[in-house]
Amino acid sequence: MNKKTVRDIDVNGKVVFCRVDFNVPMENGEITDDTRIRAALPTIQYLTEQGAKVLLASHLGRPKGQVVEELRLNPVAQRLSNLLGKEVVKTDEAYGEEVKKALTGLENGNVILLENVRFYPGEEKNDPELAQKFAELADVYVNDAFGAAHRAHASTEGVAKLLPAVAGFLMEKELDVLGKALSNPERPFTAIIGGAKVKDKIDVINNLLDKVDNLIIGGGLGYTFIKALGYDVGKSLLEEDKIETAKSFMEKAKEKGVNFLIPEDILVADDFSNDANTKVVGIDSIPSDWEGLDIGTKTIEKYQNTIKNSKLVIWNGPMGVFEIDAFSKGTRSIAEALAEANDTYSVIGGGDSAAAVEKFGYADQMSHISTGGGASLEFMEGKELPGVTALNDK
Ligand SMILES: Nc1ncnc2c1ncn2[C@@H]1O[C@H](COP(=O)(O)OP(=O)(O)OP(=O)(O)O)[C@@H](O)[C@H]1O
Ligand SMILES: O=C(O)[C@H](O)COP(=O)(O)O
Repeated sequence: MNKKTVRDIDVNGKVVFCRVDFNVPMENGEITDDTRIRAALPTIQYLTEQGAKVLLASHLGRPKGQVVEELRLNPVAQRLSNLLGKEVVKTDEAYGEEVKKALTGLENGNVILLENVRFYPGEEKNDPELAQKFAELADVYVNDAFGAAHRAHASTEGVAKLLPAVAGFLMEKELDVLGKALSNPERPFTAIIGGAKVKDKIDVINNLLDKVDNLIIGGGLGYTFIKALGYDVGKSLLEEDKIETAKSFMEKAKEKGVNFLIPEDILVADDFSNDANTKVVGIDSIPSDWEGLDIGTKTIEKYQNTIKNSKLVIWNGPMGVFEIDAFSKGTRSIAEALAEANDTYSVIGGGDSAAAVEKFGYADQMSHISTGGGASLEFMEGKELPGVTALNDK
């Protein structure tokens, strides 16, 4: 990596504004997977050992520039404190007098977690005034938020221009591992794209079509493709305004000779719950008042075979609503196939995909579990990551 890292600077006695990605999955105020918090520990521990005063900044969810009580970072501060074995001061703001006051009382080697930076409209707009307010607090900027590096926001990009700016260890590791895997991908190269954020991922598919041999589609975004083939998808997740795009991707895949795999059968349910009635149906027979919540049996088998015959697989987004047992088989089966494919380099991207692999007990058997969802995809597409570009060159 040609960017400076925390090793290249002296932080003793300095205030370090360290952007991390603590955007962790939560249920009823409880953190359900703390992988992203653990992944940032090496940098935080290094900074504290070096005698820095560490100001951690993160987003959580998409509060759209307003305070959303459920998206406060208090549970994260608590978990971080347990993991570090020391108190983490949590402020209710991300800049200003309250933070300055907390800093005054802070000794070298101690940690403050700022409030969710997305509570401020300036964050996502990359407002220079907000970046200035962050910069005022600190002497040095460290970016360890690989998962948010594809966002040009005030805390990921703007502030980096105003302070000496370097990468943390997690950022460095992600860029190294993903860069090595992709600089000369081993083939067959397969991308598996699932999950629910159709709008976010559908464009990524376009770029991946220039790179991969097989493109596997699953999860909630599959229904836009099924609809594009002319089938009814019942109550399943559907992005109406992306149907034409989906069609054009299938055509592009044909032209490029990419094996484009969409589900052949689907597990449908009459309710979004574990007790729902379920059945596996062909994509031409989805009942109008049922919802597709997982891939079907034939699809699982086909996807598993493709994985077994691949040398490099990147996977982003679950195949179904894996959080509910009744709809978890597709996602579990993909994880299992990757775990069993010993000759396949497997890269898992996306908070939920990583959580799924962890939940099913296959985490140790994956080659690399990235803490980035969109970020890992954009990196793999060859796009520039603004949060990385803004850091100081070596
Ligand atoms: N068929 C489906 N219908 C509705 N939701 C689905 C379906 N399949 C998967 N999901 C949901 O998609 C969510 C994950 O989607 P998402 O796009 O956020 O993936 P991800 O791996 O977390 O990537 P990222 O880190 O980029 O957010 C899961 O909560 C899962 O329940
Ligand atoms: O979960 C992620 O992929 C990152 O934390 C970025 O979140 P975002 O997609 O809401 O910007």
